[in-house]
Amino acid sequence: MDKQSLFGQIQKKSSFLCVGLDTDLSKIPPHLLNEEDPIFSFNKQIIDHTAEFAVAYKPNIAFYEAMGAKGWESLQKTLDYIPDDIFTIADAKRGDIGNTSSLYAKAFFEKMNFDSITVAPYMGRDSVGPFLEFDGKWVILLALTSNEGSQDFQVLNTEGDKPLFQQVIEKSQQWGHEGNMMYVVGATRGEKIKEVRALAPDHFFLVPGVGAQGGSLEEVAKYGMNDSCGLLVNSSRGIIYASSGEDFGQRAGEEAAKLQREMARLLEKY
Ligand SMILES: O=c1ccn([C@@H]2O[C@H](COP(=O)(O)O)[C@@H](O)[C@H]2O)c(=O)[nH]1
Repeated sequence: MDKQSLFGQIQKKSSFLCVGLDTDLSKIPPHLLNEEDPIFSFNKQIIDHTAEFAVAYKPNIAFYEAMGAKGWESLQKTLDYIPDDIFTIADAKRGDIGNTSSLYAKAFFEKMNFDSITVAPYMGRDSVGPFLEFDGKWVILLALTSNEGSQDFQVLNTEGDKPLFQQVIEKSQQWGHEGNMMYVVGATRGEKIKEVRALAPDHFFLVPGVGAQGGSLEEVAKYGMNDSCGLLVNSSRGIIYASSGEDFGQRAGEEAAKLQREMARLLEKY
């Protein structure tokens, strides 16, 4: 999906919501455990109830890998079930020496057909480059993450007194562009989003950290929105585990609708 089509979906749905499919067998409603593929049954209902409010889905690959071969099967079924006009993100946080990165890219882009993948920038240009060789696919590079540990390295000053996240954003713009690269910026970083936006005015940001991690959607929009919206805001647990009862799909839909209404207001405001 290209940038214009993504923005088109955002306008059509008045939403920049990404629903995180962090599907954990120990958290899904017990009545699903008797089904043949409980993970897929759960995801299917979540997608059925949230698709009208979402412009992206982000399965976190760890939750599927942890289930072995069966988990990969559930993941593929989930991906195939997501409507074609909704952007898909493999939250895999990959990156390795070039020939290995090429195979990660092949796995997620060719075999599985995700639109995008999250990539860790730590190993540099030749670890990111192979993901950028796939037409129509996106790299979502970790820049300033939502977790506490983001303070350990990402904000430390490097050459020219620039924090590491700034180096990542500046340097990576020599490798990719606003049509094939996004950045992960945590919602928990508040005003920092303004700094990141100044470094990448036209890029999309994937913003995790609202909902369970307590980030402010209003601040994200205030500091991060650009002319093409420029934001995909993710919520995983806050939506998919809104209920552990038989009404989980419906409750997830209600939480997604609540966020979408707020996003529609923010799209008007900023
Ligand atoms: O900086 C980051 C990068 C990725 N994540 C991922 O996003 C979701 C957040 O889940 P919630 O339940 O909405 O907190 C999860 O998959 C993380 O691995 C992030 O949180 N922060």
